[in-house]
Amino acid sequence: MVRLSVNLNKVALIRNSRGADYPNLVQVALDCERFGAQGITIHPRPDQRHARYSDVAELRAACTTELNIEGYPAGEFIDVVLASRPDQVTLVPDEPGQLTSDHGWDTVGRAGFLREVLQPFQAAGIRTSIFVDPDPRMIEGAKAVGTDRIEFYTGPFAHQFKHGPAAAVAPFTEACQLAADLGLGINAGHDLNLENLAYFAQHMPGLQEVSIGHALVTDALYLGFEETIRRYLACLRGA
Ligand SMILES: CC(=O)[C@@H](O)[C@H](O)COP(=O)(O)O
Ligand SMILES: NCC(=O)COP(=O)(O)O
Repeated sequence: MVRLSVNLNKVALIRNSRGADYPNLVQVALDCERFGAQGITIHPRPDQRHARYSDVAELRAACTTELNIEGYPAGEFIDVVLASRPDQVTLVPDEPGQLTSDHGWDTVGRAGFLREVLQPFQAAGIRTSIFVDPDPRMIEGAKAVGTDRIEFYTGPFAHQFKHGPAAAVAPFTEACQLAADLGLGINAGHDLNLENLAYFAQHMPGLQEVSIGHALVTDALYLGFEETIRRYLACLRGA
């Protein structure tokens, strides 16, 4: 079964736009769990324009499914994750001020850094995942630095899907097979949506979790969270 983790960054963005606590992120997370989401994700960035560092502890205290915190491993991010002990931390190579995530780690060039930053998370009992492109060298590099899982950056798949699903998914299927052979756990996310999700999941043997935010929250504006989550779960059923 592929688990659905709902990324609440865009809910936090709406909250922050009025400088108040409405919509309340914890309440939305609890409702998503009630509607069947198997995890909650946030990705606080240094400017905290959507998820904030303070959201991590509040979600940790309230959520009963898997909490996944994504972000660049520096300063406050590391401190907050270690203090709150989410179930999983996903390290993403974002620059400060980046609009959104748009590439995976260079797991070979940054091997020393990754080895060093993964260690305290693993020592604290937090499962680690690192964001990667479907490049065999980068996946072998991910294995070498000792991460528990990888998360495939699926932006290029989502973009290419409209022009030809088979060609779009092929490099991911191959990379997924390699990751499974190496014994890595496998997550995926970025720009997955109701049109491309079922196809992606069906072509990713061993996929364990998808984290989805932008499209899911947009769909919820029309359908509500309950119906939206029901539809995303239906895409994953049988994959
Ligand atoms: C790593 C990743 O792909 C997500 O965490 C994504 O960056 C969240 O997107 P936004 O913050 O742009 O909603
Ligand atoms: N890790 C990917 C994620 O959490 C959500 O990405 P998106 O669906 O907002 O593009």
